[in-house]
Amino acid sequence: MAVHQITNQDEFTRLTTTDAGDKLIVLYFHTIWAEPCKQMGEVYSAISDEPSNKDVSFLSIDADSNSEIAELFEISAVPYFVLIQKGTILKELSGADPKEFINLLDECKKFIENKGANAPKPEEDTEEAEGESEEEVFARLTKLVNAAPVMLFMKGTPSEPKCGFSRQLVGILREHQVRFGFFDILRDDAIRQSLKKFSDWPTFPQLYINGEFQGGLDIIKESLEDDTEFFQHTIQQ
Ligand SMILES: N[C@@H](CCC(=O)N[C@@H](CS)C(=O)NCC(=O)O)C(=O)O
Ligand code: FES
Repeated sequence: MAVHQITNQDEFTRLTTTDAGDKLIVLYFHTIWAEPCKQMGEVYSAISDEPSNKDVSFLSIDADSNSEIAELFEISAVPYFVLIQKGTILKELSGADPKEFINLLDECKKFIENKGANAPKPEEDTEEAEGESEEEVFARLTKLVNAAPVMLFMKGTPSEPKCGFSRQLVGILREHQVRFGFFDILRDDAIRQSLKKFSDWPTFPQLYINGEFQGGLDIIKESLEDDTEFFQHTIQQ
């Protein structure tokens, strides 16, 4: 089954309710500016064409032009996958790891086939485990800061920043035509607090390039004053 590109909320509602039946539905949230989304989009399309996935409905949603839908699912980073059935979220996955996505898809297919008998329960491990050690959180952060060559940790989303400092840095990145992934730290307090330690920086926004912390808004502004091609030079390194 091919990927269905969602163009508006009414179409989305129809495909996920009246037309959905008992089908497993995959929502793939992406943006045109996030580099990891490009590759993942191709993988997603190939997966959707596999005969074993003929009963699965694959939807593709541009999180920027469908901000109401993205809000509904509290999408705080792209690429992001939500697997739903009969109006229930079974699993969610953040990031562009095809293997992880395929595993999750298989788990959900099994869950539906077995009607839940031996399969993981919906939402089983989407919440962070309690008592996660600092080492585990830092391992998660290492992955997260490397989720895209340029990663912005901000308050809100690029289309709806929730603070002027974050808004300014989004503006600067766009002005310099830098493609970036983002993470909305307001959605995850554990990440918000531990990233301060991880980066040894007390505030947001925080910008990472190639997995290395570059600074907050003022530092990035200064870096651009020193070198107008700061982004090009740092990304290429
Ligand atoms: N001058 C700072 C401005 C950023 C800032 O002061 N951020 C504050 C308010 S948005 C912050 O993140 N505080 C910690 C928090 O909210 O967790 C910069 O250059 O980035
Ligand atoms: S949220 Fe208050 S200054 Fe950023």
